[in-house]
Amino acid sequence: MSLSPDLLQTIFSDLNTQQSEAVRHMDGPALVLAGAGSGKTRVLTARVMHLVQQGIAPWSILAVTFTNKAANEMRQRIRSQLGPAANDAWIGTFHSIALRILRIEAHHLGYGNDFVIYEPAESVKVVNKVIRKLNISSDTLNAKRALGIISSYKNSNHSPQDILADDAPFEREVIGPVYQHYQELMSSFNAMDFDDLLVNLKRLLSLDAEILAKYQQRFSYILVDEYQDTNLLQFELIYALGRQHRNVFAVGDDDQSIYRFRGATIENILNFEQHYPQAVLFKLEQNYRSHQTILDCANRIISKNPRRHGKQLFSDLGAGEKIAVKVLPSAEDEASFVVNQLGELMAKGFRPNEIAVLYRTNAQSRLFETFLLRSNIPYRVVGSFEFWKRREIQDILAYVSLIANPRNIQAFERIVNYPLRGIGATSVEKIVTVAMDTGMPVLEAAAMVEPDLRGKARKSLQAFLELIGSFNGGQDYLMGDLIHELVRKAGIERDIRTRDDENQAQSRLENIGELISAATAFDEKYPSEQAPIQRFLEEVNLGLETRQQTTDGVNLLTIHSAKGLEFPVVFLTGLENTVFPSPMSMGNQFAQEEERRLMYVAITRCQEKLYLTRAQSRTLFGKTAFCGASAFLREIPDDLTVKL
Ligand SMILES: Nc1ncnc2c1ncn2[C@@H]1O[C@H](COP(=O)(O)OP(=O)(O)OP(=O)(O)O)[C@@H](O)[C@H]1O
Ligand SMILES: [Mg+2]
Repeated sequence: MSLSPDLLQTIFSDLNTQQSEAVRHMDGPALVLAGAGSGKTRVLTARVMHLVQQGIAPWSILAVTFTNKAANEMRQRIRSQLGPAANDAWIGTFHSIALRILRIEAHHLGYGNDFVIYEPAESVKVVNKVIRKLNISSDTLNAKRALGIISSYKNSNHSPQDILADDAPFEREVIGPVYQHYQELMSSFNAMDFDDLLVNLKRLLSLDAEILAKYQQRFSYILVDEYQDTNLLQFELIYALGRQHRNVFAVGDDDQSIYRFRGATIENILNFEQHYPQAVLFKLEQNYRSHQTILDCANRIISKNPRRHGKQLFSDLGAGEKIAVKVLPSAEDEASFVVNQLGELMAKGFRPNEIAVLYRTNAQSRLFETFLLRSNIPYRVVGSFEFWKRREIQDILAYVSLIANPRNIQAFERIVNYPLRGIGATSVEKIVTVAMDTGMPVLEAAAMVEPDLRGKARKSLQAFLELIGSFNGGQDYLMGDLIHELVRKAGIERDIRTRDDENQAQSRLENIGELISAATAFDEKYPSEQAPIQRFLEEVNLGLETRQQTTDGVNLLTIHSAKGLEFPVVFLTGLENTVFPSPMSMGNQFAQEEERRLMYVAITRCQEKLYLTRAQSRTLFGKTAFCGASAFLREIPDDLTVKL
């Protein structure tokens, strides 16, 4: 391989001494434990280049990142220095690496190497089959919940056999058999779910000593970014693969562990030196991202967590500007304020994608989207759909559209069997055909077809038509009330609570709550509207249509999605006692510590200009409540901030 003679110089020219030492480290386990913005990801990338420069074959280097986006960026950087050789290095997420290996080896586990990967929706169908086969009543266990439980078992490395031998009767007699049959059925379909990729890789490595040896030999150097957010299974994979060469190089920050709810365990980083005896520990203390004032603020927040490795960050970038704090009367005012400020910053020359608006819950994006649309400022929602395009919102809007317009076939098709009520595709097709052929409204066509249906489908269709009819076209309803009642009567809330895993359900319900708040705000805005339901739908559609497609836009994102990223300007919003720290963390010390780490992650995304905002009242689920300042906001010393 011909490498540029300047490569060494290029690699080290912009690294400090501590960073260079970490990059130069060759053999033996090592941990880079350092705070946000200290160059951990940069060190990891530089080390891959350095290894290649030292003559290590790229195909024997395994670098694991947290997101595909991070993997692409890393590959890009390495390619810019090493050329196409970069393509041979194994750079990717745990899942993408596992997939790549299993495509070669899955036949050793009884799969075809051309196995398919099932989306959660497909897996649910398989679990449903199992539940029926085992004669388990839906009151005892439904498929989504079962799948959630199975997933957490997989990620904590528990096999079906473990659960079949569990002490607790529910686990032993219900979950265990479902888990076991599910795995058997999936395997007979030559299918894996997302978790199976990791589980099967682990199985492969523990079942077959030859294969284990092959990959242990192959991966002479293993590097892992964001090590603090690995779970038990991921830890064991790295441990198994790194066993022979023992060249495991992990970088992370115990203060940024924020995925505990997904099974990540901070113990992995805290116990690194026990897992890998003789590990060399590198600390990076200089932060290159943020001005000192921002760091002081971050240090102050995180210092209150017990059980830390403990580190102080300093920056050479100077004190920089003070942190701007703004208190607004309402959440609408907050969004309007942020968007105004954005406009001013852009007028001063900041590009939209240099700016991020962060919030604790996904539902908070709605107001920002509304005001950004109005101001014609391009934006993108990172790591999620735009508010109005989220599934639960689209489902409810389909109901509202059908209530308003009995001819809306598209809406009918979307929700006639949502939540699942046993109206099959054939029945729906029949109804739609009648509606199309005769030109009658689809709801009338449904009423006409109904007597032809049998059993459950007929009863369900009747109930569905009654439900839609009970809203009387939406007349005499305030929109907030209509949606509130609809969510309850249609069983949407119950469906979400029982089908989605706890965190996802929470987020969906928050989005629905936000929709109710939007509807309530609409009612207040148009108190004497004749046909509110039409007007409401028009406004919503307007929002959807005028949306500009853009790649350079202001970034809207939850704090979780912001991990590892940086922006010159950050607005950290919704700093209220009802929002952040999450009220759900109340009374749970571990959850509260995690909220604090989230706050630390949020602050440390910022390079130059940090704005902290809060509203004194916010409408949650259609009810306007007054809220006090977030405890985190109150902890920030006055001398770091300026009130706007
Ligand atoms: N020695 C250096 N000289 C100049 N800039 C640097 C240096 N080291 C890192 N940087 C820059 O500092 C910023 C933060 O680096 P990086 O993202 O690697 O930090 P990190 O420790 O991975 O942060 P996080 O904990 O948030 O993931 C980046 O813009 C990076 O390019
Ligand atoms: Mg990083």
